[in-house]
Amino acid sequence: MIESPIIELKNAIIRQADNIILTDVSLEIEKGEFVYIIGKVGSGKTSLMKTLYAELPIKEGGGSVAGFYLPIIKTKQVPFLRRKIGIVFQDFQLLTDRNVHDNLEFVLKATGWKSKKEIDNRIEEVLEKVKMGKKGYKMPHELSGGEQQRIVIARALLNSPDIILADEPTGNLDPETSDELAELLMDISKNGRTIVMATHQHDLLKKFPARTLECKDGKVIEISNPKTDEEIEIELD
Ligand SMILES: Nc1ncnc2c1ncn2[C@@H]1O[C@H](COP(=O)(O)OP(=O)(O)OP(=O)(O)O)[C@@H](O)[C@H]1O
Repeated sequence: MIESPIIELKNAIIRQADNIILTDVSLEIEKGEFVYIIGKVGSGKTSLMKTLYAELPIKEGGGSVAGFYLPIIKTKQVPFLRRKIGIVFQDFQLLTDRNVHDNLEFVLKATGWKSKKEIDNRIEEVLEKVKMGKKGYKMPHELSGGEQQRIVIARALLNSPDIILADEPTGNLDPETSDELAELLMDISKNGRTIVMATHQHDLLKKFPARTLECKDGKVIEISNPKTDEEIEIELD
């Protein structure tokens, strides 16, 4: 059976308010792929990601994500699309007034989980997956930045999404912690999840090569697995 791409945009125009940010965006991402999105500040990386989870509408062109056709998606369908997507964005941080376990429980209850035992089991599973199995009782401020991001990734995994969208997940972290997180996301993609990760940290592309798309001059262009600093710099010029 031929599976269609889990993410597909066709000649889409992406706008913020009335401003055109990206035009003629055509891309296909298959199930289980790991894809970087790079580009200068303000080039449209976040706008592209927001389009994929229907935060920004597609009014011109086509596009579908996890079987939802974006140009005609109805407001009431959006939560169903979002259940297929785990979001790791800097403006979706942990709730500071409760511990890690309760942060995760909050999301599960909000998405319809009822059984205390199933909730606790699922929380344990996702914490194990991000190697934070023993940190459920910690308050967010008791964790390092890297540990907090692991919890944010655990939270994104709770409802077993097909896709994870990660916008600058390593933004404020030291290089070693950034590497660990990028590796964790790559591992997660090996289990069949699709990961789209926007990053400024071009050293990650070299250490963990993967398909790379660049937002540049109002377009999204494909860069083929750049591996050396020179290749990355040349392609970014
Ligand atoms: N809510 C908004 N209303 C109007 N314009 C916006 C809005 N959000 C972003 N923009 C503009 O859209 C353009 C692209 O922004 P976007 O955040 O997608 O870029 P980016 O590549 O993610 O940048 P960064 O690397 O800084 O995160 C910028 O020019 C920005 O000023």
